[in-house]
Amino acid sequence: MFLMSCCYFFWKQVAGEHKFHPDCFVCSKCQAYIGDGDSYALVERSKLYCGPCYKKVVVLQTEKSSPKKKKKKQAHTVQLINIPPTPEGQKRFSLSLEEKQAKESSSSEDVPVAAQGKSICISDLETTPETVSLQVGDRILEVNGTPVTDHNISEIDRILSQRTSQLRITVEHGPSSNPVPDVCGIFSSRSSSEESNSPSSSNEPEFPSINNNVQASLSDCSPSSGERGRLGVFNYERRHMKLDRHGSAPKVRNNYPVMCSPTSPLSRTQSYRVSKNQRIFRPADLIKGEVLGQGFFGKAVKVTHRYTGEVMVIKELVRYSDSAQRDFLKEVKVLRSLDHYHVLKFIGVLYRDKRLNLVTEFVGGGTLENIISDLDKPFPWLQRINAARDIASGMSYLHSMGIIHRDLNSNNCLVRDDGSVVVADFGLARVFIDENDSRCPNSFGPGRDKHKPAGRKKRYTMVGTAFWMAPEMLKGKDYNERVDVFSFGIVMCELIGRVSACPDDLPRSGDFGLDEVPFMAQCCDTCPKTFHQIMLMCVRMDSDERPSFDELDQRLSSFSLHFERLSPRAKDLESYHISPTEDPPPKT
Ligand SMILES: Nc1ncnc2c1ncn2[C@@H]1O[C@H](COP(=O)(O)OP(=O)(O)OP(=O)(O)O)[C@@H](O)[C@H]1O
Repeated sequence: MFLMSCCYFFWKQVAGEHKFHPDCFVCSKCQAYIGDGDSYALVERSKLYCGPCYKKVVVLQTEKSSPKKKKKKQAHTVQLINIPPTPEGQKRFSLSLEEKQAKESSSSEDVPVAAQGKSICISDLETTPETVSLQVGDRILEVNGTPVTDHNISEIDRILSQRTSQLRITVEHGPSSNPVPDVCGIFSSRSSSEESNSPSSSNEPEFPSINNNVQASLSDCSPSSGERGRLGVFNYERRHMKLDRHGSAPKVRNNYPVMCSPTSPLSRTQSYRVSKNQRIFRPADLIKGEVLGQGFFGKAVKVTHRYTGEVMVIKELVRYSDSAQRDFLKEVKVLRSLDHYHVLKFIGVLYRDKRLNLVTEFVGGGTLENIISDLDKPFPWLQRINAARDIASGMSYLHSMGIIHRDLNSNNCLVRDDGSVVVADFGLARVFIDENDSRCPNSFGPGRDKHKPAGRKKRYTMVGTAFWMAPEMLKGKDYNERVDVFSFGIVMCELIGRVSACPDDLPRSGDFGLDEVPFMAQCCDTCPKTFHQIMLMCVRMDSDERPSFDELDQRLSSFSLHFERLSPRAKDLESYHISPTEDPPPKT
């Protein structure tokens, strides 16, 4: 009873035999989410319309284009039709059993239709405004959300005769024997505009002005122009990209509807498996709590499940634009496929006012940036090393899944109450699988070889938060997943120096790298040597020389163990603010 009242459903929307992720159950015309019980039509197994758009786009257009010849060739359509009750409770159509395939089978009115290899079809129809979408010959798939296959024709006839309440019937018109194609957005092909390797064929001019600004600032601020020049790069960007001190607003977002590579080897069944834990919540299930924070496009709100008491977070869009909507959907799609302790856990989705909201785990300890900047609270080295290790572990998993985060920063790393850190915010993430790249095997998932070299660099869009962006991305060059390693290096700098990533606090070079000498002098006096050496590897200008996250995870894990076991001396030194010039000596 308790469980029943929790009232959530598992992950999918079904149109006939076609299964969709709930967030893909969107009208291709008006982009509205089609909720449970809303009328819809799936035309030729690929184009999904809400009821009103189907009428406008398909029915009226067909009538306009061929008013005389009523129907030439019937398009395959699966349609959910809501038929209002009739005052007199009259039935407007009658049913018959028809062979599904041309084969002999015994027929009995009392045997379920599936057992007979037959389907229930409309054999006679009185056309009224309510039944205008029905045709003689339509196969009935569901009545009031229940598949007809397990019932016999007289049961279905009885339900359809009860016309004093609204009827919801799902019907199929047109040929039924075609194979079921992949209809869900996550598997559909997409424009390859973002992936071109050749600059000339690239469709990049998404942010020409920003790219130009960066180029201009580069020429203004040669490395030799010293301190003024170094800050000039970022001041320039701050003016033009509206950077704030915390780098929270200056997101650069692309406009491409990207998620899966067209070559993605995911099969529908795989996707169902990874998605089966997606829950769909109703607004009434969740009690809203405090607003945890608001980014440029989205707002995160703490919620409690009315019946289970689970505390979760809903993320909703506050600014609507096509690209924000696409980024948001992408975040849902990316998160849904992930499962790792150091990656924000996706729980499900919530529909409200035809809009999709993301439901995730609640991470109680705030952002890593909050902890770094709260100088009143101690932040022991072991905790900082473990924070870096956790991020490297989550990022190693993401890269093994073929995902570049592209917006890794200390605001997007959340800290649990037990001090562990999770990587969040996948609105700008993208998939970098490439089947033509021999170093990048055509497998998408945990089986991928984590030890392989970096993926081939490609001309992607410049996105992310500027202070953490890799130099190659800021310069508009081709890049690969190692841009995330540079961002991680900047997060390590923040951890080491307990400084913000703003160039006023974190010395940067004119070519968007780290200005190592002043940074080491200002910020590294008590830092364990191994820790800052790892950081230096991450911020190398040449992305090929940066380590992979897998390597970073291993190094940081063993360094954390080493530090924990052998560091009483280091801990003592730290409490007296004396620099442990070397890492703790190995135990003998
Ligand atoms: N799952 C969560 N648990 C706890 N706090 C969260 C969670 N998700 C987000 N927050 C808090 O809400 C704030 C806003 O998050 P949100 O993801 O909406 O925006 P953002 O990442 O800051 O910016 P943008 O939407 O522009 O990427 C975060 O900085 C964080 O403090």
